[in-house]
Amino acid sequence: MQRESPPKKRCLGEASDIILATKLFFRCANLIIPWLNPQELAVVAQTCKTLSLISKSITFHRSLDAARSLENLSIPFHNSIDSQRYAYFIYTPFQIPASSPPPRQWWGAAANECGSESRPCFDSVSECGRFGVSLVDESGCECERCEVGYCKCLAFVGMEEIGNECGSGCGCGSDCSNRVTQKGISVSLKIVRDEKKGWCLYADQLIKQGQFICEYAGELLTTDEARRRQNIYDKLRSTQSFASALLVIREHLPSGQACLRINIDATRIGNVSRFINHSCDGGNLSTVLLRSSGALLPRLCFFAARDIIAEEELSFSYGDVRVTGENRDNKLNCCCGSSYCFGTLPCENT
Ligand SMILES: C[S@@+](CC[C@H](N)C(=O)[O-])C[C@H]1O[C@@H](n2cnc3c(N)ncnc32)[C@H](O)[C@@H]1O
Repeated sequence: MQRESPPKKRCLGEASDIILATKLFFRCANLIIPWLNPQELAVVAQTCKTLSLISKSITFHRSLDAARSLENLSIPFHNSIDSQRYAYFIYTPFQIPASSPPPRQWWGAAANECGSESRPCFDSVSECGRFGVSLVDESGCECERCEVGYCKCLAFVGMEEIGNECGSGCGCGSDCSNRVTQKGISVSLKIVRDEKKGWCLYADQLIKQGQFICEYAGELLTTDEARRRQNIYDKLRSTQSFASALLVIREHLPSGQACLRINIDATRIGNVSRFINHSCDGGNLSTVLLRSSGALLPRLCFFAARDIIAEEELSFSYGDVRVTGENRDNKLNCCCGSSYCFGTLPCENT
């Protein structure tokens, strides 16, 4: 009888084991590290040289696209004044319901394609940002061809100042020309750091008057929650440099009475419109409230108010109310640079 030779003992130090272990280490690191926020990333980077290198690479990739491949074009950060490479927030291309605590989002590794092996695609904001709000109503049209910016079937009595787009309630398809703002950002933009204003959104190409730029996407809040968050943001701002992006939109009836109030907070979850700064002369953007059929709430959309050249900062007016009396400590200096500059930023009286 032939004796079987005992299996050869494998030594852990063998080159193939080391290669395998290294590959596994990199794979795990690449799966986990893109989910970390900057503070966590900084802690991980201090643990060893390899993780420090991976963290640097993540930081580099984050600075290349604030939109995490969720828009048609990359929107990079540019900073030539200090060491901050990017601003951290969760990206959503659309309005979403308030989220507590904010979800995590995969951001910053090279294979950034949604649905790739390292980045599974789930239908939620924490993954691919596809979670839009569409509180459904019954309206819609049966048109097959609609006019750009307005479909005659979608007029709301008493709210004629709100623009209308076709939507899920309509008979026309997604290629309908009356869905200009539903196809994502299609102009080249970049986010540039300024010493006084922080991050600013810039045009990176010529944008023609009337072209759609982006919508103000963020968390939709109740008025109570908006007031609670505004208090927190005011306190944070008094102790550290902190930029909030909570916008309150009031739509008025012809009588002057407010009839609709929408609170959108893009501070923790939002899109690139959270980087649009205020200008006292009204800036170069016009804002339009747009309702698409099938969605109960309108969306605030930005269009070019005139031709905007590449390298021009995008701005709009945050409002007319300025801090007075006992709240003066809370005022923020305005650095818009326009000849009409009021000296302080408008405030939101939530
Ligand atoms: C919606 S954020 C705009 C992006 C912001 N610059 C950032 O770094 O994230 C609003 C904040 O930007 C700053 N900001 C906006 N417009 C400004 C202006 N004209 N002058 C100075 N700071 C401005 C203020 O800190 C304000 O609270």
